[in-house]
Amino acid sequence: MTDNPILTPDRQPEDADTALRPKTLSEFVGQAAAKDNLRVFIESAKSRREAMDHVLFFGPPGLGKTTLAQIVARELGVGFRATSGPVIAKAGDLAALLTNLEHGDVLFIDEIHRLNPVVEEVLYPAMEDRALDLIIGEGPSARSVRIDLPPFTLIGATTRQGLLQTPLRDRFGIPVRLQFYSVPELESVVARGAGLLGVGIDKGGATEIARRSRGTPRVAGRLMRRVRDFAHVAGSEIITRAIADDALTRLEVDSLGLDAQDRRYLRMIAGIYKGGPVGVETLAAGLSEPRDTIEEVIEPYLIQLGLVARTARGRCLNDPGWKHLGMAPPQGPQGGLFDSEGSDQPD
Ligand SMILES: Nc1ncnc2c1ncn2[C@@H]1O[C@H](COP(=O)(O)OP(=O)(O)OP(=O)(O)O)[C@@H](O)[C@H]1O
Ligand SMILES: [Mg+2]
Repeated sequence: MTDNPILTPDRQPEDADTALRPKTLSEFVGQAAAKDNLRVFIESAKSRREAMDHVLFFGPPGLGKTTLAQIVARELGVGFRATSGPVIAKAGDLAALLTNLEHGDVLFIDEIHRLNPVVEEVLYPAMEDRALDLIIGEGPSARSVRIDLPPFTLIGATTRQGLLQTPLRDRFGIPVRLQFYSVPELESVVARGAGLLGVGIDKGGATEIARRSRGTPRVAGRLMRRVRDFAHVAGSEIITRAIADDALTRLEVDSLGLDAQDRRYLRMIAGIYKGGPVGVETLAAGLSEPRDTIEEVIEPYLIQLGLVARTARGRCLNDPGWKHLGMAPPQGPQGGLFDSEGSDQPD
């Protein structure tokens, strides 16, 4: 649960994900290193007429994992089958998916960290030897048969790389970490999305939306559509900086793209724990949020901005975090922890 659903990086029912989804690698904005590598692997697989090695996309929600998986299949010129970890309940479900693949196809498993362990066991030989080991029958008459599978590419996606079992992680030849997007990259995402939806926007408008999109294209697309509604009601043909700023302020999206929940998190570390360190479980209890939400949704962007640090002893508020709250770090040994030399201490 986020206080402000407009900022959640998780997919919402009204998101126009499919309409805005880039279809080729060249349309896909940002992630330069990942794209360069993928291009090489795609070209090489195509010229050898072999299936590409298995790929794992990992990183926070809304950065383009599903989009990239579709693009890889399209650029390889092969079929795309999509499923997700929690949907594959039994080993037989996975066997059915695998035996229906055609030569070179991409099988996309979203939320792969949520695969049932029994299903995962079946996946290992499938990934490694392109074979399926099935037990037929029960008791003394049970026997194991091995079925050969066509060459295929498994693409896994996860927001929680740390929850993947090592044997599974090791079987992906191409692990790709997706990064938060820069403001100029998000400006391109916003401009492109506006073009697709037939919305007028100027440079200032695109910049303002990009700055407040939490480094996440899905959020950028959503904010763009909400701001468009404000522009429309205000009778403006195009989204300008002033319109974007006014709309986002009214939607309680602050200058860094933080919402009430982020500020509550920062204020708790600042106010109650004097800047930390404080353990994540303590914060979860204090904010009545699941630990997962804190670690996957709230913290990654705050850490990226440098407002908060994850240390071995717990979470600490950095100087920019104090500044964003308009507060001064406390005097004394704790407040001095992350101070750079010579920083002055207003009283
Ligand atoms: N590089 C990009 N350029 C333009 N649009 C993008 C880009 N990456 C993502 N998007 C847009 O952001 C939205 C979310 O992308 P996507 O569904 O691929 O994210 P995801 O990483 O799979 O998220 P989740 O972890 O929630 O499954 C889509 O609408 C897509 O169009
Ligand atoms: Mg996805």
